[in-house]
Amino acid sequence: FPEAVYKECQNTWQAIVVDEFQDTSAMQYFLLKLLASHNHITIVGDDDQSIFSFNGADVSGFDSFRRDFPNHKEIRLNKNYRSTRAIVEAATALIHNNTKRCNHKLAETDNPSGSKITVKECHSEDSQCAFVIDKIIETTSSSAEGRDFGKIAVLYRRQITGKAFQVSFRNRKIPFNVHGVAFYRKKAIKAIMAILRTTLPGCDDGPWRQALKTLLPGDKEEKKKIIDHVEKISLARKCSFISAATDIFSAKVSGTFKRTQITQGRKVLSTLYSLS
Ligand SMILES: Nc1ncnc2c1ncn2[C@@H]1O[C@H](COP(=O)(O)OP(=O)(O)OP(=O)(O)O)[C@@H](O)[C@H]1O
Repeated sequence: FPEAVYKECQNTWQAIVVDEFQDTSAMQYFLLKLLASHNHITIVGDDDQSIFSFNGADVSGFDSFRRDFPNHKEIRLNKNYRSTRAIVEAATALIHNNTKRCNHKLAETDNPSGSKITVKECHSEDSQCAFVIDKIIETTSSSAEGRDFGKIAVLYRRQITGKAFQVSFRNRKIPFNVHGVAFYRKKAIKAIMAILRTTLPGCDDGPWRQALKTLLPGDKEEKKKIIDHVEKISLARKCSFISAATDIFSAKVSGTFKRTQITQGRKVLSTLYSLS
């Protein structure tokens, strides 16, 4: 850190709180240690909940923290208020098998036992969907207005599983809402997919249009103007979007666009061509 940057950071972040500390990578911890050299730092975390090791998260960070901030005060939150006793006990038994742990903890709860947990092994995505949907139908009480599905939630890890559920729910006429942005609907992912599609032979106009829209600099309005113009030319000349764009951006001077826009367009096209 240059001294000025360091000072500014110290002034900006006079106290630091890190939640889910177990997901901190060695690099992030290194930065944190610098930023928290004023010792005004609180970390909250649980080494048993580390799920980002694929991303470099390193649970040994707790040991490093204890070593690097020797005046820290440790407060253990052993009581679980969130889950039923059945869930807390099953999770504790399972977690006991973890090998990389700072220490063994005792989780306790005053909550009632609640329903037993069912573990069901399914051999395919389809049989998993069928099982869950049968369970939903069995569990929801039917009334004159129909079934009450509002209290059921399905949690899944992979988007592909979510897709299978959506198809099955539609087939079985079960109303549903999906929370969280679906991976393939994220703006950045859509843009990356479009750019990759332009590298495929015979790619049609859609991905080229989207790739250009993503990579061109400028605000929404400016981009729209350019895309609309390229589209107009491609329609008039009955050629593809990309050949119209190539033609427009290879001109030295344009009656429609500023010189900088032409240069930028040419740069974007050359990037896309270099990919394919
Ligand atoms: N002292 C308390 N009394 C009653 N309920 C509590 C208490 N503390 C937390 N809860 C409830 O327990 C649930 C979990 O709390 P919270 O999200 O703060 O836990 P957490 O340890 O941060 O969870 P995570 O492990 O997901 O980070 C919440 O529904 C909260 O309202």
